[in-house]
Amino acid sequence: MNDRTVDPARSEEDLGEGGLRPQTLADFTGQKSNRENLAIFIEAARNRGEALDHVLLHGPPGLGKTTLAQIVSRELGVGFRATSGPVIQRAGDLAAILTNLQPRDVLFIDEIHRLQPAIEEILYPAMEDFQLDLIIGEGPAARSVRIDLAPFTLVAATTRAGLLATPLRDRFGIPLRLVFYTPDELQLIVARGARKLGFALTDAGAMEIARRSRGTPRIAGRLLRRVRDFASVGNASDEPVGAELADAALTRLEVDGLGLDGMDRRYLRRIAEYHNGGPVGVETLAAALAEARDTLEDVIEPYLIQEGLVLRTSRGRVLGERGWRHLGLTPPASAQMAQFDLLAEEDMAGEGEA
Ligand SMILES: Nc1ncnc2c1ncn2[C@@H]1O[C@H](COP(=O)(O)OP(=O)(O)OP(=O)(O)O)[C@@H](O)[C@H]1O
Ligand SMILES: [Mg+2]
Repeated sequence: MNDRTVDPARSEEDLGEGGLRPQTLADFTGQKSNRENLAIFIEAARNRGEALDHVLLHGPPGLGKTTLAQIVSRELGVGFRATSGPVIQRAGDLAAILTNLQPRDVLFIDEIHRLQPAIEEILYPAMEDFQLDLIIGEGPAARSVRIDLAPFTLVAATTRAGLLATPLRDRFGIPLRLVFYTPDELQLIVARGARKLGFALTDAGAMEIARRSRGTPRIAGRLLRRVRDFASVGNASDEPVGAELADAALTRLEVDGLGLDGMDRRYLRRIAEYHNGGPVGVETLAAALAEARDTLEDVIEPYLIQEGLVLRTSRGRVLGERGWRHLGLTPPASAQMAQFDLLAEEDMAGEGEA
């Protein structure tokens, strides 16, 4: 799975990506309304000398959640402490972190949806009243003690806001949903990355990479590094790398015109060829493709859905008109009818999920 060049999830290959991370809000491209709102809330908190409200960043992998969390602490001029849901095993682990925070510090909890329920409960009073309720001792001798914490800002990130318990979700004053980047935004990110790497790339070359990055800066950074590799080996001239060479490199990496790779195409083809375009349940697809359901839902599907290649309906996944065309197939008439029915149903059911 992790050898996919267009996998938006972080892999070892991305160890170098830190260098490309924007450091300030002004440097951060895209996510315009999120950025503007954050700038206002940060300034207001600074002016009042208070901790910023808790922030929940949610959205698919690689869109800049960790990056934004770091930027928030830098813009606030406060300390940054980072941990993640699965790392916090015992109540004491979280208590130790919380009691060590300085006033107005940012505590970043990545993958907050993977926090254990018992630990989540400790977080509630900490977030709401900056208080920690701890049980000391066991059995009849157990007593609870209350510890005051410094007012802090919890910045939490998740790819699955839907998995958060409502009481937890409700405690974030600033929920921000990150969205896929437009090709123009990604072009700026790629061009900026190329400059940082000292790699001569034309605007058209940057656009070629941008268009094939699945709306995801992490993938854009990765494709940029791969194109640079190809260029440094295959390009003897000193000319800046343009669209043609970028295209050749990406095609060799089996990243197609929409940024889809073999895994994405296998997913689409499965629905077309085995299920006549769907609907088909996500579990069935996961089993057939030998992928975890979570991987399909978090990593593979969001972009395919956003591009209209796949539709998520209450009865399962359906190949969209664009999906058929992308595979070079004509949707059978029956599939088209089914799609209309399902779309009508979707309209009524709202965000139904199979
Ligand atoms: N707006 C942006 N401008 C430029 N680069 C960006 C932007 N957003 C993200 N990046 C780059 O993309 C890469 C991934 O970003 P980041 O680690 O913040 O994603 P994430 O949302 O936390 O992903 P995950 O869900 O896997 O933790 C980093 O190299 C970062 O520098
Ligand atoms: Mg992250």
